Amino acid sequence: MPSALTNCAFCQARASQICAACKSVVYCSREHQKEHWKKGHKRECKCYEVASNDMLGRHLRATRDIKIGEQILREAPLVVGPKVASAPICLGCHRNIGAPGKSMNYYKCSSCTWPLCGKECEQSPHHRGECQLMAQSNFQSKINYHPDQDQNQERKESAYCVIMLLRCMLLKTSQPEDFVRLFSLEDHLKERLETPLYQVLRANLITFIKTVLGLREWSEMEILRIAAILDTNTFEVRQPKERRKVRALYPGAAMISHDCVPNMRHRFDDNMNIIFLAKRAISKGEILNISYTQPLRSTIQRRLHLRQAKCFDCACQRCSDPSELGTFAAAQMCLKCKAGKIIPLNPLQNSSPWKCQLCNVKKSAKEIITIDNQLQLEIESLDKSTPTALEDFIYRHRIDLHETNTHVLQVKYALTQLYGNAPGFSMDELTEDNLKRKVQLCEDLLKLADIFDGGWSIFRGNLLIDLEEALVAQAMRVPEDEATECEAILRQAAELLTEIGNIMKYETEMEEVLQERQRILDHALERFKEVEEC
Ligand SMILES: C[S@@+](CC[C@H](N)C(=O)[O-])C[C@H]1O[C@@H](n2cnc3c(N)ncnc32)[C@H](O)[C@@H]1O
Repeated sequence: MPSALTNCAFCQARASQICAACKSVVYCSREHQKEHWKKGHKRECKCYEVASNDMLGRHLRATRDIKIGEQILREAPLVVGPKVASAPICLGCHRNIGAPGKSMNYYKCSSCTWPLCGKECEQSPHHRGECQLMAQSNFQSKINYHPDQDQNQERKESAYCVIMLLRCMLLKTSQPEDFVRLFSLEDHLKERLETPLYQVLRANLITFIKTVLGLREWSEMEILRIAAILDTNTFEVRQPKERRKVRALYPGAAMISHDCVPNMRHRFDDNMNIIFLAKRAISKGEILNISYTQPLRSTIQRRLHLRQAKCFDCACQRCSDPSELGTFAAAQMCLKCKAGKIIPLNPLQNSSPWKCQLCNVKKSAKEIITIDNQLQLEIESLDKSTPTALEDFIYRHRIDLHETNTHVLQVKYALTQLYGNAPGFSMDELTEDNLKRKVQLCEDLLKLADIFDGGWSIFRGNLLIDLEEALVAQAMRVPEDEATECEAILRQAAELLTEIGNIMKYETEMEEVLQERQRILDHALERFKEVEEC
């Protein structure tokens, strides 16, 4: 037995009482367990273990009951780097070099010529290893960025695909234990090799790494395996304020499985540490999961995305239910009986026929996917600068799409963002009807969020902020002689703000927004008191 499991973690005396939560430390007494908890075990004590089963492979499972909002796992990235195709970014600090509105700090590394934002980033530990490799082989980066001429700030460069791969390969000598951990992650290489992307990688990347950079000791399959590990396990890190959009590998977090109705959410702190929170109370023994996809996509769309990106067929409760947990999010209305919804006979089989619940109308999965794709294109082409075209979409499809179809939901979500924010539709400018519409849309979407992304999810939090804002605006418009109605609305808004505060507790960038919402609510409450006293 390792000494950690024979000696008290607080006083080192022989001990036998194991920490029931993490099972990784023992104590000689209850008192020393309490002292150790205060001294720091509280932060280290894991409330999960790595388990494995045939369907999910390795995954994390709760070893004790976990409270809503509890921080479950925090991990520093092992490797950070550009996405496979990335806008020009600095290889030292990973900031976007050409972000609009910022002074352009475009600089070419004096050793390897890859873009950086300044001389100081030449010394970044992220960049040093690859820089040496490129410089030794006299490779010159072809990425040329002209901030004054380059209008397309989001221009993607595929040359970046090699960087993250090299950073992983360099770990083999610089951090061999971490490399072993990385190389033990899931890859799905066999399936990925069949895809056009991997055929291109095979043709271009391997020659570059082995011939141009001279890393001949690596086999083709080892290099492709790392690419496949990255595709299966990295997280996208978005830090808009820092102008960063990169990918990062966290070997611990890479054990977390997917569910279309997940019980955790994640965020990143300023140092790109990943932090997982319980979105709802989780019972001991439950599998810990996040969503690798979008809640407002239908089952077919989510499952196709998961198959292509992560090489598995999701069979979670939402995917297995033809009605998607009673929401009928993927269903289309039957135009023959005009009452039934057309749903898949077997949602876990992508080619399964679809059938009306009430009559004998049938459609093939291919027809359903074609209609889905057409609707998606239609939504993409809509003018989203004002609500008009989006409202028109909902009106035009009121017969063929029911109100909780995912396409309608996407449009409704876009509308909640326009009412109250778009030019000509600011909160003060909204008509009574538009304000009511905003409240209605938020309430409709919240009902769905409760099913697909419930508890303390960011999606719910954002919708609650929109609803609270609209309610306060409504309360401010209530005539002074209807104080009771005003009070009821403000009380509801205050309750929402408390819940929003809980959900957004760790989202530091939301602090100012929430303070402002509290200030406006307090002002509205004061107005209400004054009216009441009159
Ligand atoms: C980030 S890894 C998770 C750890 C992985 N299970 C392992 O054993 O290394 C993602 C992979 O886990 C598996 N996986 C995750 N969630 C799953 C799910 N809901 N159903 C089936 N497989 C899943 C898939 O193979 C997926 O490509």
